Amino acid sequence: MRIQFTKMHALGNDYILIDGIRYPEALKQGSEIAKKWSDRHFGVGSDGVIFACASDKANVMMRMFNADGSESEMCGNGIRQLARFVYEKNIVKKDRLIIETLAGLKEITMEREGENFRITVDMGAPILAPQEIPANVPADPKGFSKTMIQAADKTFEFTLVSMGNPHAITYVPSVKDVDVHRYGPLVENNTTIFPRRTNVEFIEVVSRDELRMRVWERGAGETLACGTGACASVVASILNGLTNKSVRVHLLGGPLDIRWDENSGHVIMTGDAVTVFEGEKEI
Ligand SMILES: N[C@H](CCC[C@H](N)C(=O)O)C(=O)O
Repeated sequence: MRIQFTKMHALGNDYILIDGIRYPEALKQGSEIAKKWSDRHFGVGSDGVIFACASDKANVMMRMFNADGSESEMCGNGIRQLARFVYEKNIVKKDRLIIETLAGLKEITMEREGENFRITVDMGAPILAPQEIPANVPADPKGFSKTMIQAADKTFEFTLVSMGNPHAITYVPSVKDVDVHRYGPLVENNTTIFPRRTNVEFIEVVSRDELRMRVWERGAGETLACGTGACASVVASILNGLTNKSVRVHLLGGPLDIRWDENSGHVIMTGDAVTVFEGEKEI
């Protein structure tokens, strides 16, 4: 069966978008398609695949599969790409919409100027209880948990935050000097502590308003940006007293503006989404 897809990215965190309503057969094979099509040599090349699906609770539902075929509860850069995709494909021709995810309903607002989409996502409240992250560490009376993890020759202190998907955040003097590809997978796959594995963020504090971040993503490896990771890292930085409530996060692929709203307790993320090309492929 031949199906159409759209290749997109947000700060270089790139996904293949598929209309799962038009192609239910593709959705059924979501994990396999993600593994095959994400391959940058034998496939289309991406960090994963995102499907627009029908929802009885929202305008549309997002299902997201990492390059290794694992499904994630949430994807910050991906939900911005989905919002643009459903607009451009006339699936949901709205600048304000609600998208259902496995991490709950997310409110999206889009500002369009020609080819440029500036998209704001209410990412909801961070999850800090270890058993909900999930992480096998004791709950801490201060309200959030940290843990020491040895990875090869180093021991890192991680702050644990979920945005619907798990994140382990550690602070380093300089992100450019971190061997992300050595230490990232060792922490990602420490299933003793993280029964569903975890995303791993390495953070350099530039000022109380700016962070630099590199990320080893669960199921995808080092990516150029991670929206949920940027949100989780800002939450961790505020909880650790390192930044103010609004922070610009500098990722390899560009900046994301993140705010932890004091009134709602929700994390608000603003960034772009870019359509790269349209394609067709057999499944
Ligand atoms: N690899 C992540 C999903 C994608 C998250 C990231 N690309 C984002 O923009 O939030 C996970 O398995 O939790």
